[in-house]
Amino acid sequence: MHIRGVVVDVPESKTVTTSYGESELLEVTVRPDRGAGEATTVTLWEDWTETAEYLEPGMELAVYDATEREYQGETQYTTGKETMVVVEPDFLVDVTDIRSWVQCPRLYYLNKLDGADVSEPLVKGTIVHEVFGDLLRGADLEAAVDRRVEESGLDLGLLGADAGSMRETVKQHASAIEGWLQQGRLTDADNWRSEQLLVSERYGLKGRADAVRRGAPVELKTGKNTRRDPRFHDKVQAGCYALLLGEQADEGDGSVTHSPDTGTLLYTKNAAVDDDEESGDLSPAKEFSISTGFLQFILRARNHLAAVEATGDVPTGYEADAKCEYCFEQDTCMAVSGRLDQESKAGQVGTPLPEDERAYFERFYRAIEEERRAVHREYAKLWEQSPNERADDDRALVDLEPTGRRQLDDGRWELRARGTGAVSKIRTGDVVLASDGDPIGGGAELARVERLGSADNDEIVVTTDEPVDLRRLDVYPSELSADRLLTSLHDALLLQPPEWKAPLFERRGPTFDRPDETFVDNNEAQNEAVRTAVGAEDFALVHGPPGTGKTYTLARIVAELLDRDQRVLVSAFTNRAVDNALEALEDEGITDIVRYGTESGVREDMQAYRLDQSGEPDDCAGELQDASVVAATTASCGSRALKTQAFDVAVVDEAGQLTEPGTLAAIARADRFVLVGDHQQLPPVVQAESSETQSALGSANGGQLRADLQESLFERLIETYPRAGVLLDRQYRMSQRIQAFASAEFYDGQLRPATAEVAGQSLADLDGVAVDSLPARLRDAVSFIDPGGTQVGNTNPEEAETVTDLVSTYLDAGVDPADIGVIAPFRAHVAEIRKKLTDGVTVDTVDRFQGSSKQVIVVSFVTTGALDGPIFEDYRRINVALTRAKKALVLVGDADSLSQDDRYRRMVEWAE
Ligand SMILES: Nc1ncnc2c1ncn2[C@@H]1O[C@H](COP(=O)(O)OP(=O)(O)OP(=O)(O)O)[C@@H](O)[C@H]1O
Repeated sequence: MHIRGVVVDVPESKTVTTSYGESELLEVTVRPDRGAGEATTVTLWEDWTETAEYLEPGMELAVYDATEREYQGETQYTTGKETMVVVEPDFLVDVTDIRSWVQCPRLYYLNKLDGADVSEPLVKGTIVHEVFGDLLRGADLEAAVDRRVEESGLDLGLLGADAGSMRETVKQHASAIEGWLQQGRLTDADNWRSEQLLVSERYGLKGRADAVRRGAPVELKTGKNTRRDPRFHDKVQAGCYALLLGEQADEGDGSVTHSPDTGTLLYTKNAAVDDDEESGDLSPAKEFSISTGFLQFILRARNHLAAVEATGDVPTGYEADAKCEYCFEQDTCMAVSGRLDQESKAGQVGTPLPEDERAYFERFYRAIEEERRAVHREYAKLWEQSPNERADDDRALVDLEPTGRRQLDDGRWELRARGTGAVSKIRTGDVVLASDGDPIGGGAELARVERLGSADNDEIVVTTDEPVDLRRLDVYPSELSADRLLTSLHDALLLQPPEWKAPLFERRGPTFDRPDETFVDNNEAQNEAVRTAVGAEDFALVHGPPGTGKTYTLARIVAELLDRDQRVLVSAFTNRAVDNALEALEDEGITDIVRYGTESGVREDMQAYRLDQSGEPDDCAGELQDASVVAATTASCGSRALKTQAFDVAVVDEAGQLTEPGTLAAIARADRFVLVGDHQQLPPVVQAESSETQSALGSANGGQLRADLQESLFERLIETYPRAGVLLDRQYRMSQRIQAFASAEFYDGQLRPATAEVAGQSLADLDGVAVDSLPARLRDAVSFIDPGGTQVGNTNPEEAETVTDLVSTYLDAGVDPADIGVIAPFRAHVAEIRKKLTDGVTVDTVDRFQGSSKQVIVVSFVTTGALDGPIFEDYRRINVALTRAKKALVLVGDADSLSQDDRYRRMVEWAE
């Protein structure tokens, strides 16, 4: 019997005398159905009473395989021998986190804060793991080692390590693996598979097992262990995978008995130990048996961790029996607790940060953790939503039909399937979950999207480690971004000197020493922006409304900084924005650039600048270290490699779209910074939803946490220090008529066309366009059309029809398809319009249109009735939608609905 509910009451545990002697018990009251059901009692016995130390009302509790009994008319539950108790099952704890938690809860916390630096053991460990996977897939040892060491060129170079000796070391480790594999164990019956991604709905766990043999976990460790038994925390890790594998093997009775009862640890360094010098058990493989009691112990550790995360408490180290004197993180631990004034078993050193900085740290720490919870909720949707609901939510491509597969030279697999033409959030280059239709219970693999179906070729191609029947692709919720944000917060607050932080914490204003030079001679505001940026001793802010030459100004700034021998980091939230900035740098004649990013992330014409991370270590590292301009997304700025780099100035584009910690990722790498952006356009994307969907405990200030992330650092600084900002007030994009509304509503009437040509442009200026052939209402630069349709779900068929007719009218008049763009609020509506249109016309949501422009833009509002679509959530979306057109803008929507809101009423009046 299983029960799950919200905890209402947690009394003290008590001791009772039973026929077996004295026992401890804890009677917890829970309400099933997420708190809506009748209160009932769950009695936890013996070791499970430990739960009382961290369980709090409001948390969720799930109890599997409990005994059910009737007591005075009430159904009660008690734990039995095989019962598993889970606290906060929706919080998906990572297996490696449980491993460090068991070593020391504070180690877990510190790992979260400062991420992993490039270090020899880490790089070696990664390579050996990759080679292990290769060997399991049947690769040749020498070839696999050579290839994997080559691929780690950059990391090795940054360490100053030599490829030859790394190859030798890895070969020793790999021979241990191969030797073990060859001991007659690699038979078909072994049923091996490498790297398996496992997610548990039942236990709130996730992780990637190094390998699975006959359904049991095999973990690889690159250290040595000359004892007969595996290390305790290594067993814990393998035990976690046993729990996960048990759930996968289970056909639905929810019992822990399906978990494998053995695990194997492979200590590959044992093979390199000289047996003349060391005694003990030098065999690399150590098997151990996994009892139900051990799995229950693991789950209690997991529960403790999840509970601490739910309350937002910081671990002290006292939660487990950590021994600080042997810990290699002791110094870091004491320094962090000293600076943040945290309780720590190891003690504190140093002076605490000023109170406001500590408060800031805590506020954003919590906000980032709330983002992590939002990622966990995305995972939960993998099992809570049906395939069609996932597809409707744009989070999955379903009903794919497998068309073929082949093994690639490196042992990985290429899988192909025919798509249905549906659209989703999935893009080429993304890492997704490929499955046979059931990403949790069925066969699933992490896959990389190589090609997505298009109008003329609907074949989808992905690559994976192991083959799977390709019937469904799901967006893979990744915690990487939350991890990177925490690291940025740590790096900026704990590693930067007080002077650097002073203006950020409003202890003093930023200072400037503006050069008395002219940098741009035809645009006063741009010139002022370059002077301010070049003369900034702390930071400068360039506020650029649509089309005002933000990117051009950014490039001028970088050029002048380079002239002053400054090393510059160029960054932005998206790869697209980074590549746009690079294009502008090229126009300024700057080519000494290193673009840091993945092959699929970087635009085709910028590949030449891309840093090849594989190759001779010194060459790879030298290329990065010698570059005077390094360009990367803000997420990559927190990567291991870029964390080793220091810059004079960080220049960040589209800074209005970055959360505060997201901006810190780039600026923490530099002495000074320049933010370029527009806080009247799209705000940062925050995943955490409004308070009602947040965890019971986090919800009290959930809305505030979301608001903290939604205000960009750019916006906060420009409001605090208006004089550090320069408004670019002349725009080079829109005709006078088109820009009027945005200027009045969003820029205080300050926006002006840069030249008379810009102001007076019209469709007649385009070659081959016969304006006379357009109907009268489309001859004006701005028009409004009410098609009189009705919204059905997330689309409006009549409106879609009107939009396609409009596009045809422009095409018939001679407008090039590439010059036309259609903006719609919902992906379903976008898909509906795309189906009807010829290729070449861009149809997309507002968010994807930010930063681009077209000669003709049609905006379709879809809504009839209440104004509750995403486009109406924030006026800034409308600002973006209305400022993409250069020569003609057509608004299509229901005038009555739009007029419910004053601002949209003014918009309709302006357009009509
Ligand atoms: N000082 C200038 N003199 C001449 N042309 C300019 C100047 N500044 C910008 N431009 C031109 O104006 C156009 C818009 O510039 P840019 O792409 O830099 O704008 P943006 O503000 O980055 O646009 P968005 O709002 O889309 O981000 C470009 O074609 C650019 O070459």
